[in-house]
Order: sequence, then structure tokens, then C-alpha cells
Amino acid sequence: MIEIKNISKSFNNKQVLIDVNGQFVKGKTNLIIGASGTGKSVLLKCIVGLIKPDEGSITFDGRDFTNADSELKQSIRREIGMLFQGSALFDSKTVEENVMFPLDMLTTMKRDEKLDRANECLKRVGLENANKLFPSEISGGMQKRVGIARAIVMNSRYLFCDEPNSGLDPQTAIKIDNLIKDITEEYNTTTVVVTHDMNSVLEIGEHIMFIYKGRKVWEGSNKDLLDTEVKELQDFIFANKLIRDMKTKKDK
Ligand SMILES: Nc1ncnc2c1ncn2[C@@H]1O[C@H](COP(=O)(O)OP(=O)(O)OP(=O)(O)O)[C@@H](O)[C@H]1O
Repeated sequence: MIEIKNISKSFNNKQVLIDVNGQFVKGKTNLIIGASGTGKSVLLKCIVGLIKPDEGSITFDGRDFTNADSELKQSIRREIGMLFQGSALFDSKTVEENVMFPLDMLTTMKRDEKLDRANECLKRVGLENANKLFPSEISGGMQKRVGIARAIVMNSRYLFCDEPNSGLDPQTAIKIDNLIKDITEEYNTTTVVVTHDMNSVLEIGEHIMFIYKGRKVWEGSNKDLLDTEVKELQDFIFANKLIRDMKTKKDK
């Protein structure tokens, strides 16, 4: 479990996160949702240590990450896998080299061992015959799969995904969502996904944190979502006609 307590962050006197508290549950797909510019990515970056919050603390399974010494920080970082927005693959490396990259950087494994592990992960994400291809030679959905394989290659305990569906068609997006959910259950990772895609929210939102103008204003599951009384959340979810229709049907 990851726990965040009283997280606040400002940039140039503009408060982007205000006293955010919450927990992300192990073995579940935890979502951070909200409109554009509301602070979701900044929150994710605070959790993984890419941005230092002005106040508050983050603990990973009881280990205080915020105040950890560099040794503990490094060991927690090694347990974090990250799928970045737009996949962020190295264009000049093949699929296989991209997946092996964290092993090259962070382990002393022999090349054969690294290859075996990369292949295991590529197989898990359904990409078995793409090893020697370059990112520019594969589709956006395949690139996401490579990004996921790279994120889990270190046997990550924590998986972070920033907008995993950006740029994908709805069918591919649902496949990627379900892959993330299945991997989370199978490897018992604590997974945190930042998204504003309502399809993802309904499909995989087991535990959702809704951020509005830097504050957490609602927390719950996709089952509770449609019955929310929180005005800001209603405005966010019912901006989507399909969801409005679902709600009308449900209430009849
Ligand atoms: N490094 C930075 N320096 C200054 N301001 C920043 C920085 N990073 C983010 N911000 C500001 O913080 C606010 C929240 O940004 P953030 O990227 O977290 O939004 P978001 O909710 O993830 O939006 P989107 O869904 O569009 O990605 C924005 O106003 C952004 O301009």
C-alpha cells in the first residue's frame, strides 16, 4: 500500500496541490482522475519522487519515502515501474533493448539472463515477435505494451501509469487498461493510473481519487461513481453523454 499524507505543492506562488491525503491499495488498480491542469501529473510525480512536495509525506508499505536516506530512497525507486505518457521509448533502441534498459542500468545480470527476463515480460504483454523492431515500426498500442513490459521488468512492486490510453483508439485503449489490471492482480502490484478517460474509469476504476483544482474532493470505486452527490465530480463525469445515459437508465 502507498499512503500519501497532507501533500501540498506550489509553483511560483500558485498552489497546484492542496493538502491531499489518500491510500493506494495493493493488488488493485488505483486511479487518479480529474480535469486537465488539475494537478494529477504533479501528484504522480510527487509520489514517485520526481518532484519534491512542499509539505506532506509518502510511505511505501510503511517505509517513509519523503524522509528516507539516499539508500532507502534508491531501493524504493528500484521497486517502481513507470509507464510514461506517450510510452517514452528510446527511438534508437529495439523493442528488446528498450525492455532490457532498466536491467542494464540497475542490475549486474548477464546478457542472457536479461534477454530471458525481457522475453518473459514481452510474452506477458502479448508481444512475442517484435524483439528486433524499432518503436517507429510498431503501432501506438504495441508501443504501450513495450512500455508496460519495461515497467514490470524489474519485478516492480509499484506500477505507475500516466495517461496510458493517450493516442489510442477505444478498443486498443480497453485492451491496454485490462492488461494493466490483469498484471496488477497477477503480480499483486500497487498500481496507480492517472487518467481522464471515462472508459478507463468505468472499466478498471477499483479505487478512484478525484482531484479538483488541486484538492482531493472524492474517493470511491467505479460502482459508487454514478451516484455521487459531489457537484464537481458530477460535472466531470456527466460531461460525457454516454455516462449521462447510463445514469438515466440506472435511475429508471
Ligand atoms: N514544473 C512546473 N513548473 C510550473 N508549473 C507547473 C509545473 N508542472 C506543472 N505545473 C502546473 O501545475 C498545474 C497542474 O499540472 P498537471 O500537469 O499536474 O495537470 P494534470 O491534471 O495532469 O493535467 P493533464 O490532464 O492535462 O495532463 C498546471 O497549471 C501546470 O501548468
